[in-house]
Amino acid sequence: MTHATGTASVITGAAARVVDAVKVYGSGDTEVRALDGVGVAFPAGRFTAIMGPSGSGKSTLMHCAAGLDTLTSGAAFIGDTELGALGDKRLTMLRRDRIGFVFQAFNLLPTLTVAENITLPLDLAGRRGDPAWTDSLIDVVGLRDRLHHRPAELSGGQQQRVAVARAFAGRPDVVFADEPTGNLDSRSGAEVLGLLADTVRELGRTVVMVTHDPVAAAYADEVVFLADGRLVDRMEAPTADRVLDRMQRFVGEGPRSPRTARSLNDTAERKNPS
Ligand SMILES: Nc1ncnc2c1ncn2[C@@H]1O[C@H](COP(=O)(O)OP(=O)(O)OP(=O)(O)O)[C@@H](O)[C@H]1O
Repeated sequence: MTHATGTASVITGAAARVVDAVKVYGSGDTEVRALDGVGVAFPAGRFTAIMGPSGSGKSTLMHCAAGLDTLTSGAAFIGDTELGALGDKRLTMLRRDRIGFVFQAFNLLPTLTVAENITLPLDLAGRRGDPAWTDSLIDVVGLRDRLHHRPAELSGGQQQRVAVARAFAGRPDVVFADEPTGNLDSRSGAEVLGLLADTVRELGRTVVMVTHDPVAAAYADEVVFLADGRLVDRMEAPTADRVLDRMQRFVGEGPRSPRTARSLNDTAERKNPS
């Protein structure tokens, strides 16, 4: 699976980046260096996937880059704004106004309609948003005939499409997605990944996605690979096969967790069904 980028000409700089990022959990005997000097930029107008074995620091990197967690040392930036320089209130506002999130759990409010869920972040911020933009998003995610339904009346894939539309509703600088297809069957997952890619390529948005699935990573323009808290590789125009091959090389480079082994097996089986 190859996805042409076609976006090189619109790259204007990094939507998000970390510099010399170190994150240490615990201390003494229980100390874990989850990030061990990572420097990586996520270019504006591109779809970047973060991959690596279980425990390699993917979620920690995403959480620190998105201001959901703080670095032990180093710096994280959204655009030119250094997150560590912000107080709690300004950091909360930056997350609300400049970052969108998609998580494995859809996190929709059950009592609100699809339309209300999509505009919820704008409503909470007291912003009207751009109705034309919201309208185009509704078309991209294919939810126009579901706008007045409640989440319980939708399939899992449809619910995640609502979550994707909500993440982009305020035109954030960057949308961070953490295993966005983890709760979906492969067909619904492919739809959600396709629309993340479409939102980047057709609407010029920026997505950074953590995944352990090489098939999902192949929707990105570029994959960055972490191992043991370090950035160890990058791959432009990834395909599932090439990502899988790179992941399998980790097997010879260090201990493997059951989860990574399972993800490698699952992907190999999907590619070569018996
Ligand atoms: N709150 C925490 N307290 C202590 N250690 C943590 C904490 N969060 C993560 N870690 C450790 O930091 C390391 C990196 O974890 P992280 O969740 O970022 O990895 P990951 O690559 O996202 O893993 P997975 O693919 O299994 O989700 C792991 O060794 C993990 O056990």
